[in-house]
Amino acid sequence: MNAGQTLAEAVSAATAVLRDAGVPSPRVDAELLADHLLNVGLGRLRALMLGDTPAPDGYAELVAERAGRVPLQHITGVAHFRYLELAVGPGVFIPRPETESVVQLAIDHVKGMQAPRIVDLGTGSGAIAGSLASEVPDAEVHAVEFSPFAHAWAAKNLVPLGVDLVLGDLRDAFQELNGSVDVVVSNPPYIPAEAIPNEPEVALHDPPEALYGGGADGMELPTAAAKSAARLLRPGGYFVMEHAEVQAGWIAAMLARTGAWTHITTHLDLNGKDRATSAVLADQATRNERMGQ
Ligand SMILES: C[S@@+](CC[C@H](N)C(=O)[O-])C[C@H]1O[C@@H](n2cnc3c(N)ncnc32)[C@H](O)[C@@H]1O
Repeated sequence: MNAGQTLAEAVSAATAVLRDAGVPSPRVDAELLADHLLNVGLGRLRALMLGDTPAPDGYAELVAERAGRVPLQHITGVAHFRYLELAVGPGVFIPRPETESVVQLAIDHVKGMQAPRIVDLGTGSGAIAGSLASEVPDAEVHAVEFSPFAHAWAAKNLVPLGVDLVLGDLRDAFQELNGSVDVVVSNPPYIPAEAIPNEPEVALHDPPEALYGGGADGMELPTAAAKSAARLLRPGGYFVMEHAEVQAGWIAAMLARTGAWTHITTHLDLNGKDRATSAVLADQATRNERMGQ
């Protein structure tokens, strides 16, 4: 990338730099960084590349940052999730495409419900809670986040959408809602302690408290989220949680062991992997019967 290059030349050179740095989608990232400076949209950007539009000032600096494996979303300051453009940056987990399918399960479940009450445990940037607040008419959405840094990003994204956001622990949040919630959704930290992610964007830039679920198998926080869901939901209420593929069997068994759940179902993500589990809270009589009371 040199001064005086056209946009097309600069984007080609940037693609090569990012490819050499091991960035997984070098061409798209090179285009998105250029669009971050020009703000014309990818369609128009590609049209401009057919002419002799000059490369924008500051492009080389952004490409160098990305080549250092700083996440694209930290450079542009936004993450796209379903219909939302979320403010993100250091200190908050970048929402992932697979979580969009988890949100869809919750949306499908509340179809036709009047003003469903929904709780998101471990909201991070607010991706799940924000999507539900904006896509489900009349939903009453509550979200909890433990990290003050992530909470600050969530506040930017969720307060304008009318979500009730609290700084707290998913283990004991929202006591005032106990037994009254229609849907609990969670994408808790679930990575096993020893499984350090390979990608530098994740290992160096996603906050550790968003990744590691606790315990050698990463199951402590998923188990705590399920326990809170059983506390918060009304009988017949719906719980859906994202997890690692390897945890699908453990999570189904953990839910079954409590005797609190029916309709325990594992769901595939877009890549055909077992990445979410849902369950319905049994009524009290069924729970008593199962627990031998
Ligand atoms: C995997 S991230 C998911 C964030 C967001 N829900 C999403 O899907 O993009 C898990 C989030 O849970 C938060 N967290 C970790 N432990 C928590 C706890 N005990 N109570 C509440 N939130 C917690 C982390 O800070 C992080 O923001």
